[in-house]
Amino acid sequence: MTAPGTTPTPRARQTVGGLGESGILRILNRRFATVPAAGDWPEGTVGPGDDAAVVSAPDGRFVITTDAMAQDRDFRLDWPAVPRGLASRSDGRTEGGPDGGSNGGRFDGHGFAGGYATGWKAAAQNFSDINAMGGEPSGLLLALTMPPTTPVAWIDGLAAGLAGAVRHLGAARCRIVGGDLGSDDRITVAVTATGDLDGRPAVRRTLPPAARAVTAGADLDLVLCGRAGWAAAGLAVLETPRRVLDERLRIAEGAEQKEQKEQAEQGDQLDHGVRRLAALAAAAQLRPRPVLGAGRVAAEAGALAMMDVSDGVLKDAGRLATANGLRADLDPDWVRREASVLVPLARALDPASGQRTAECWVSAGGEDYGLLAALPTGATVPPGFRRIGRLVAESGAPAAAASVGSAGGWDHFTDR
Ligand SMILES: Nc1ncnc2c1ncn2[C@@H]1O[C@H](COP(=O)(O)OP(=O)(O)O)[C@@H](O)[C@H]1O
Ligand SMILES: Cc1ncc(C[n+]2csc(CCOP(=O)(O)OP(=O)(O)O)c2C)c(N)n1
Ligand SMILES: [Mg+2]
Repeated sequence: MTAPGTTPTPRARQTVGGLGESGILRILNRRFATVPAAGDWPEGTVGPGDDAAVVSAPDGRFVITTDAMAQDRDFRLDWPAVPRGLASRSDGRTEGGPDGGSNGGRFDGHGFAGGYATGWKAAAQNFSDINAMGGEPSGLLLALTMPPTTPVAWIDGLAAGLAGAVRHLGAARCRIVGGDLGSDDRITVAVTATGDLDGRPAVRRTLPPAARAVTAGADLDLVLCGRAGWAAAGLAVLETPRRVLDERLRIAEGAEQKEQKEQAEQGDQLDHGVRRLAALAAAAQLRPRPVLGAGRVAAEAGALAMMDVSDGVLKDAGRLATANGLRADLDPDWVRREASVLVPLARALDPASGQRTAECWVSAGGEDYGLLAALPTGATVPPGFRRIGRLVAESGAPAAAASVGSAGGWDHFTDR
């Protein structure tokens, strides 16, 4: 409220401290009302606004998962590569286009950061875990702590990003059912999501006992849905100081134009300019796109075990293997092929070891939220998946593939 005779704070400079909890909730709920399932609360269920929500569990069980994101650990308010000012511009209008806010590949900072990206990612990574069990998202809760100095535009963007991910990732049955607000020195965004299995068994990390009896420790095919390495490449782009990034991209573009001229003379075409690659990679980090529905497709195609890739393909494939007493061998050709499109960007950022950097992004980079599944050897690969390696008996000779990239992958407590 503005006292008589004082000038109201311009919207761009308003902070949540001036709004109070009810004002903040009004802003959040306005955005959450844009989720398609929001208007549809079946008889006997209760939506946001009461002490707790009441939801239905159509088949008597539901999937539930949670993920917390902390400021400067999982996201930034101002990424170095995004010009100051634009990073906190997060009204959702510029960022929430039907394609998830891509600006057509131009890397000028517009529409890439701010609250929208954080909201989108918080929803996407939870949906990915639901997907990895073979489920479909049904509900979402948001627990948000932040300093009173947080711009109102940032939380409006956050809420728009959550709602945007629900809409654009195709979580058509998902309602935002409530949450909690708290104050702290830095922002933490904790999202909990629920999902439905529609009567199907969940696909777990471990093979079901019946499948174990049949496969009896035999090798399995390892398949992946979605890309690998792009979010890690995007993190490298976003974490590079703006001026350094511009300079490196400019140098790489100079070399590219020379090459293009030569190739044009030979009638060849270059498909990706390095600046466009940088923009696509940044978008992959800020707007990850788990393929919702792929988990169900894999389940119905007979996937024996499944998990999503949050911490890196090598690390997560290793977890899938270990859970079944097996070892993961990635196909080195797959890593090379997957890395090849990222090599020009890796070379621009790190001229000395572009190839190796790109292969590290692919094998050890997290946050692309692809789906890994184990299938009986030679089984038909489900639509949207491709074979990227094998799960083999621990005692087998290690393939060259096991040494691809760093054995690393993300760890919240050692990667700092
Ligand atoms: N603080 C915690 N308390 C209890 N269980 C936890 C906690 N943190 C993680 N877990 C469990 O450990 C497993 C792995 O966690 P995490 O790596 O965060 O999973 P994901 O990568 O699928 O999000 C999950 O089953 C998760 O529920
Ligand atoms: C500022 C910043 N630093 C580092 C990272 C990289 N990073 C943060 S979390 C993560 C891995 C995924 O972790 P999490 O979301 O906790 O997935 P979980 O394993 O819990 O599903 C990575 C690679 C980032 N996104 N932002
Ligand atoms: Mg997971």
